[in-house]
Amino acid sequence: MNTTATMLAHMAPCRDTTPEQLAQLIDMHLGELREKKPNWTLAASTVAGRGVFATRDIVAGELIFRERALVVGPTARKGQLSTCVCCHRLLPTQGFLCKQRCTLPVCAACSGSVTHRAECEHFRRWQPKDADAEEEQVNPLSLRILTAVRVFHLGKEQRHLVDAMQANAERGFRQEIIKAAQCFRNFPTTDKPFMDQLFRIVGVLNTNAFEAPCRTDGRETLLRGLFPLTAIMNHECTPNASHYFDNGRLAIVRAARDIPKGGEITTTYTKILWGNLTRGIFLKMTKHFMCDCTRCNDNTENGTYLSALFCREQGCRGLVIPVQTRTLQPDWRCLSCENVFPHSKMARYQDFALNTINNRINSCSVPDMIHFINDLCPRFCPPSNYVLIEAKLNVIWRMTRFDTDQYTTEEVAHKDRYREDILAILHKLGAGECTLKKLITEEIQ
Ligand SMILES: C[S@@+](CC[C@H](N)C(=O)[O-])C[C@H]1O[C@@H](n2cnc3c(N)ncnc32)[C@H](O)[C@@H]1O
Repeated sequence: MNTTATMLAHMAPCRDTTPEQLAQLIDMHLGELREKKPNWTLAASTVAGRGVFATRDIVAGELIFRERALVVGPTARKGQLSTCVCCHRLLPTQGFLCKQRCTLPVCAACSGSVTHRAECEHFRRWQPKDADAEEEQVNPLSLRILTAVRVFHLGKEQRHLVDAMQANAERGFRQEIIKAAQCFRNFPTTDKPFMDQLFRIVGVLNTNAFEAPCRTDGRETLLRGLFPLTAIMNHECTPNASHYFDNGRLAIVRAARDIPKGGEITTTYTKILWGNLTRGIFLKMTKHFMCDCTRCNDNTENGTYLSALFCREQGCRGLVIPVQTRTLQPDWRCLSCENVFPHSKMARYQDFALNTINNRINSCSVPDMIHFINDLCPRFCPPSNYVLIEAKLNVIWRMTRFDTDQYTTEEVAHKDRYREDILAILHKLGAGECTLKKLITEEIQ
């Protein structure tokens, strides 16, 4: 059997897997992390496909499950390219590519590891074009395909589990593969069974994988991880469960609110503080569905007005909010003067606020950021708008997680006030013991 045929041999097509079959594969995957009497089960969901359900009443804060990643790889994001593909440590600026010329960034300690040897051989067989380049450079397009390549090296049951997961069909995924293939001289593009399987794996990864933060040597890297059970949870914009990751490789899921026996356990695929439209666009573009949860159907967003902008009518500083829900191009109406504005106009205004605030986040020191939030932002952005809330969050992160600078009592007081503002919003949303609350109260790191 040739190598591609060997790789495909275990890829039994079990796409119409029942929840029972899926549960068996998940049990094997969980191994010793599976509780003797789990408080969850898998079943068909009225929301979408299969979902995770409570087998008994679960109280807020209670552990639901923990699971290890089935496969992890690099996100191949800009700024994280020269990180070892195995241990994720930052690599030296020179001599960081594999000495075997597979073109993957790997540290000396990991270069001989079982994981790397398999993928190194795979890449070399495909003959990376960059192998002859004079300058050492990581190619994000070929690096991105690495997680999919690692799926081919999983065991039989693990590969069945990948095959049992949902894969949204999207043209963009094929583009991802075509672009990666162009980085090699000998990519098996004419091998249809292999290409079909690769397309499906990339679909599974894009539909289900998480970006899980991992801290190594005091530096945070995002890993691309497939956590199958965590991924089976369907989405709700203010979910009843929260997930977080322990060093990129372990997902921990806890109840954010009380969940009654039989209730579907949900998580969020977006940031919880994003406004309705931002979440809607993200879910449509990346997960290919329109959410129909209670929050999405309320244009005040539980009275948080996270999407609100200032009225564009002269002399009026009222709040303008989208009129219709469940559309990505709503009309907007001012709550004070009742004028209606087309979405195109308000979208430009929202983009302006987003870009202005993001530029500051990327270029300002913490004290400058505090001045910007307190004194300049209120001139063009309502205090309830999610972009301004995200700026406050950024100050909290920088002051508590990444920065060793000393701050004045006044700056610390601003940070504490921002934290209170965000906790009040989470409370209005009914987010319960969500991950963001635990992060900003430093209950989890
Ligand atoms: C990671 S999968 C979730 C598990 C999936 N239900 C299954 O059977 O494997 C993500 C996909 O589930 C569907 N989905 C999840 N939450 C949804 C929701 N609230 N409304 C509609 N579709 C949803 C979408 O098709 C989305 O792309």
